[in-house]
Amino acid sequence: MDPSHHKLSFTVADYAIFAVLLGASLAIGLYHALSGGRQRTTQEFLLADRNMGCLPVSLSLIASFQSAVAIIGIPAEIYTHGTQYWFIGCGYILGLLVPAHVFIPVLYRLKLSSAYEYLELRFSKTVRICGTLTFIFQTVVYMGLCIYLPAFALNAVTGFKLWGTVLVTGLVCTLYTTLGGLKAVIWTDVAVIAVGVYQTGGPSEVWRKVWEGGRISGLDLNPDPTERHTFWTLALGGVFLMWSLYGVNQSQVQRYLSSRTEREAIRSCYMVFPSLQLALALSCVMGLIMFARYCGEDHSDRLASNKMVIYFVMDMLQGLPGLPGLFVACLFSAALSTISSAFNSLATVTMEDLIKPQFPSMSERRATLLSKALAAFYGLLCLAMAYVTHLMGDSVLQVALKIFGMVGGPILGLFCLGMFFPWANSIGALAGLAGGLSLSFWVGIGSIVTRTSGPRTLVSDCRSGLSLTNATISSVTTVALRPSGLQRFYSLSYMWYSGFTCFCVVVIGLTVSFITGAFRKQDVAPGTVFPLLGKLLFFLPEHIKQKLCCVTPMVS
Ligand SMILES: CC(C)(CO)[C@@H](O)C(=O)NCCC(=O)O
Ligand code: NA
Repeated sequence: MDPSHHKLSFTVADYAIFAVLLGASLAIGLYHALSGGRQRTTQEFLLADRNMGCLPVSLSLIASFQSAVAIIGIPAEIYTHGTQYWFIGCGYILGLLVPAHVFIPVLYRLKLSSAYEYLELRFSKTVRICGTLTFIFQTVVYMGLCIYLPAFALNAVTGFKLWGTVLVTGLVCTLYTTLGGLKAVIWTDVAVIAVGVYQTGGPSEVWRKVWEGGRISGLDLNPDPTERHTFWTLALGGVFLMWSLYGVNQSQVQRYLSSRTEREAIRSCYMVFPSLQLALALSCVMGLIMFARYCGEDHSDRLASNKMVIYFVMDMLQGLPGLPGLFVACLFSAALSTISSAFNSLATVTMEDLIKPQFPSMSERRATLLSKALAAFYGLLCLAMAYVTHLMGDSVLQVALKIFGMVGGPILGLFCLGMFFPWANSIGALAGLAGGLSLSFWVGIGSIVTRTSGPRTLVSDCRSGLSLTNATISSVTTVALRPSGLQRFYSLSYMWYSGFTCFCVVVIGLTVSFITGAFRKQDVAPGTVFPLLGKLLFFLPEHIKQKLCCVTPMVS
């Protein structure tokens, strides 16, 4: 029998475990919603209760951007293209150090209630509203992907109707408010890896197959920014991606602000590092073992439809009733923790940045009612987005990274412009944001239309793997060898989207600020500028630094 036509199925034990875990999540969510949820979106919750320790904060920081997308997407990426993606782990270093020592001190000391309040303090109300709307757009599109993927997995293994499951996921998510399942993810991953290694014939056999199959990537130092994944795109481009996610994204900033002290907030950011590395390493190893286990078999149809990892897990765990159910429950809980923090931040920014400034005297009861209506509204909006991402049909990891870069990059640029350049003014910020968003949509939509950085499907054949990989690469490079002008612009690696658009926002913002009459130092609200230039130009005499407006005291 052709092994690639195994039937995926749940046993009774799987259904039971899945139901119990989802039920427990739901119960915890309901409990929190009924007992303490009323304060959740109000000013009091964020300002008076700044009382969180660093362990729960760091756990929820990790959970925010680890969803089913990472669990399913990263092993599939390694299986197809080799271990190059692992180098994004190098980007985690600066990607977390700078948020910890630059973004957190500025934002924490200003005693904000949302990240976008910063934009009003530094620039103006209009910049704040534009920043908030951009964030809402990013989050709603990303949520579409997060809701869709676990439902898609459950559909693949149980045959439950896809859109019914998407709907149920969406509904459960609006109730579920705690993170869960991180430990369970790790343990099921370990089980999958152990069975996979055993079935392939031991670690040395796994190594031989992935080596001969060309899946152990060397350090690719090609400086070409249109190469999808190289050391530079991942380790440097990844830094900007991390800044936009861990430095200025509302989900994370909300957690930093809820910390007891600034030190605790910084410590929790540090604690994210080893966990992210562990998650990345586990996913990479899983991708390699998946390759070794299936080399010689053609799974390209499954790969193209994002089903490969689910199939692999089910295949490895089928003799262990209950574990497949646990894995799918993990996918759900990983997604739910992401979705709940996104919904929470959507509700917060809508109340704090859009509604309350317009209606400052709204009663608490009214505000609570309104935030519930908002949750329902966003729930429906995200379901609609689930349909859009379903239509994109790309690798899910790629879709997520593109969204983070295209929309998160300009927001990061706005914060960098305000924090590092005292001369930037409000008109410059608006022009920069508009310019950055236009450029990122231009390159993003251009790349989707011309399909330059789309997935290249490889056949997993361990013997001819190397030559196949080379053949595919050379055929791709002949197509993309001399892309002229715009074509070359469209084929910019999506790993550079964050850095590129952030840079554009800063350049456009500064240019327009200088044309329209830059802010003078005394116009800038105290504590909103990080004295970066002062620190970088430490060798200049004090009075020149003063003249350059580099020294703006931070609030202590
Ligand atoms: C965002 C990073 C790079 C780091 O947190 C990684 O976790 C990732 O690729 N996440 C994909 C998005 C998701 O899991 O929803
Ligand atoms: Na998550």
